[in-house]
Amino acid sequence: RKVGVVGCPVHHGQAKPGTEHGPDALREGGLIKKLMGLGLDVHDYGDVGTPSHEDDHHFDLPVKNPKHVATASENIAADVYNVIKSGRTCLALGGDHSMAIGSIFGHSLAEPEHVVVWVDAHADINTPLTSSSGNMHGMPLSFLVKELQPYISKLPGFEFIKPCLSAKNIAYIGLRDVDPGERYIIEKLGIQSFSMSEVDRHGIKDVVEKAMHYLDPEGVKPIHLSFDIDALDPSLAPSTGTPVPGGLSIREGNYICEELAATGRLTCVDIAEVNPSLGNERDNLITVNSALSIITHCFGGRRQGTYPKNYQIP
Ligand SMILES: N[C@@H](CC/C=C/[B-](O)(O)O)C(=O)O
Ligand SMILES: [Mn+2]
Ligand SMILES: [Mn+2]
Ligand SMILES: [Mn+2]
Repeated sequence: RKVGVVGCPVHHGQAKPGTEHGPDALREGGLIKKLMGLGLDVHDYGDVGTPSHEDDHHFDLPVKNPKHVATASENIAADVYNVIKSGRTCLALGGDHSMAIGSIFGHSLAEPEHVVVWVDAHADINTPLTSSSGNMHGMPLSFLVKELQPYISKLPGFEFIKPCLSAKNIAYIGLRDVDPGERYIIEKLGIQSFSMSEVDRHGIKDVVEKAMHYLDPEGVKPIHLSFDIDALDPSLAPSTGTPVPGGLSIREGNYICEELAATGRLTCVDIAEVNPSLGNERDNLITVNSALSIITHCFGGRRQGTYPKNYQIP
């Protein structure tokens, strides 16, 4: 198995500086060694370019830093596309969740049929006009979903994006802080969503089974997992910008990843919203270790244990 790591050090999708240090925090936490320890062929492509813009004002919309987000997204899309085209599974390291605009678009250029499992406390599907914050990390899906395009204001710099998802290609797991406009959109578009209520009601096994049966009943489609670290309970991921109590346990997080990895069709993984500037030393260690656990279980790590190919008892 071949993995291509792409750093997406973006922070302009939200207001708390520090997510640009997310990729390096994960690397310094031992990411590459851990992946190689799973017997993977790992190539780290480094970080995408995140050009700054002096004149990045709100235009006539309450959207913050659209130029920063657009140029970073275009660069992310190009790198993710290249990694997947080279036959590697892409691991995109955030960076705030606006990174998913580029990672999902780039993935769809390489694999138009892919589905999206969005694991997050938040729905991240506000349009520029339903958003009350103007933060683009709360909007990525709205730029990608075909059914929402009549409601998306044309923003300069985003011309490169062709909406590439239908509502039926998306399933949420972990929602517990959804804005009114987002809830309306989820119901109107019929997006499959398993909030923490469904996780509590059915258990994580049924939720993953239902999500995958809904997205891909034949079990043939490439999978994009967009994992916002704030999907986990804040006790497991304190260093993140929008923590919400009552989140997934690390067991539930690991289970989702083990099950998606077991399909053999996991083609792109985002890990978003790690912000080492928000926590103390201990918080950051806890958060990075949770993120590394999520990642390793996406790439073959299993709690039951693993052993190298052609292992022999010495
Ligand atoms: N729905 C809120 C919160 C957005 C949260 C984004 B996150 O999931 O990427 O952390 C907003 O639109 O500002
Ligand atoms: Mn900046
Ligand atoms: Mn998110
Ligand atoms: Mn979130």
